[in-house]
Amino acid sequence: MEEKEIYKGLAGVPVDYTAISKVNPETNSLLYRGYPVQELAAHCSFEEVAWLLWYGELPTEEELAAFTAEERKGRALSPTLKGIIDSLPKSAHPMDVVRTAVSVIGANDPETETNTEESNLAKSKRLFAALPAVVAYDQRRRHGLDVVEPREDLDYSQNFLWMSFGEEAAPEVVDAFRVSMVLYAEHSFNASTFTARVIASTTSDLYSAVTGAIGALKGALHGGANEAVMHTFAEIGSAENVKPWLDDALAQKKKIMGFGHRVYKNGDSRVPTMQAAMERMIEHYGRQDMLDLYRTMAEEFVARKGIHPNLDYPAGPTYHLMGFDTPTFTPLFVASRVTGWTAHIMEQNAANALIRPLSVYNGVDQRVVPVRVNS
Ligand SMILES: CC(=O)SCCNC(=O)CCNC(=O)[C@H](O)C(C)(C)COP(=O)(O)OP(=O)(O)OC[C@H]1O[C@@H](n2cnc3c(N)ncnc32)[C@H](O)[C@@H]1OP(=O)(O)O
Ligand SMILES: O=C([O-])CC(=O)C(=O)O
Repeated sequence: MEEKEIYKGLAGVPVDYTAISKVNPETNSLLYRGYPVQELAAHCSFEEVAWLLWYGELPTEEELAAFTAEERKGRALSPTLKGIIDSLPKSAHPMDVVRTAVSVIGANDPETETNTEESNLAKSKRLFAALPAVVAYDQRRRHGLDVVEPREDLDYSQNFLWMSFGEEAAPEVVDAFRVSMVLYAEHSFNASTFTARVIASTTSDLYSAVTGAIGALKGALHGGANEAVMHTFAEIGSAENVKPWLDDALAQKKKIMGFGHRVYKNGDSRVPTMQAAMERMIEHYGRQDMLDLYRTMAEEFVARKGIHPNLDYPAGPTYHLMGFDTPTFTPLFVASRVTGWTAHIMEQNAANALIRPLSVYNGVDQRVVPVRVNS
């Protein structure tokens, strides 16, 4: 075999520059276009953060007004898309539904093949506006509930919750939801964003790149972990069962979902902000039992393995408390991360190089094809 160093999983390998976000494990910080994510979560709407990721600057008041007006007009799903979603089995994973919806939106967009920055910004905004309705529509149809149409008098987060539950959410709930959207929006070269950039690097279209990214996000080692956290909580039941459950899981060498990170090794920069939002939801819904389970599990696991919670750990229980069903959690992540993905697709297009790494062959040596002798 050739003697070449292998960077399995591309761990620790810088593959390109990005000006979109900076993940710094040394200072445990995350900047979007230079702004600390905690400050954005404290002061900005998700609409402003989306604009920031795409354009590199926060919007002026006029830009924000024009963008939010456009977003509100772009929320409703076309009858074609609704029909295609309806044709999918209710047992389909919601991530498959969202992935299909993006594909359908792309196939119906006359601009799909126009790979200019202006056209890709327009497509990014279209997906941003439509994805909440896709996620809410699918959750309601799976539960046999009537569809709730979007309302133009509500902001992004208020409307998302309105379409999901058919009632106006309390301001504290809207705020916690907004915080989750801001925190999930962008995280440099994570697996799904890298997937989007690989697809974009072939000069394929933006919708294809987002569709691929959704597939990458679905896995439990990435976005799917927010769902997996709730499955773990359901198995454990309550705080007093954490120790025996962990004894068993660790003896079986199971990965504990919602813990660990490829880049952060001393904790995820976003967890304190998301955990504070979760604690506000615990208070709002009167679910101290969930906080006990959450804290006991985190303390035990960190004490035993020194591996810290990632963003999915507080996000999963937050979405559960709000009333989302577990399979909807990763699609919520999609609705947020579509901002980061599309910003990266445009950044890749602007300074493109085909992404095509090398492999080291370790199969059988060259050999001769046996020639069959006809009898
Ligand atoms: C928004 C996001 O996508 S955040 C990530 C969400 N994913 C999860 O929560 C899934 C659970 N976590 C994991 O699987 C991992 O921590 C990953 C995939 C996120 C990061 O993995 P890597 O950087 O490749 O670390 P790696 O998997 O090599 O782990 C190093 C060691 O820690 C262990 N480890 C890491 N995370 C965990 C975990 N969650 N549970 C148990 N052990 C773990 C590994 O088993 C490995 O142990 P070993 O050296 O004895 O083999
Ligand atoms: O950065 C990563 O590898 C995963 C992650 O936290 C994210 O995508 O938000």
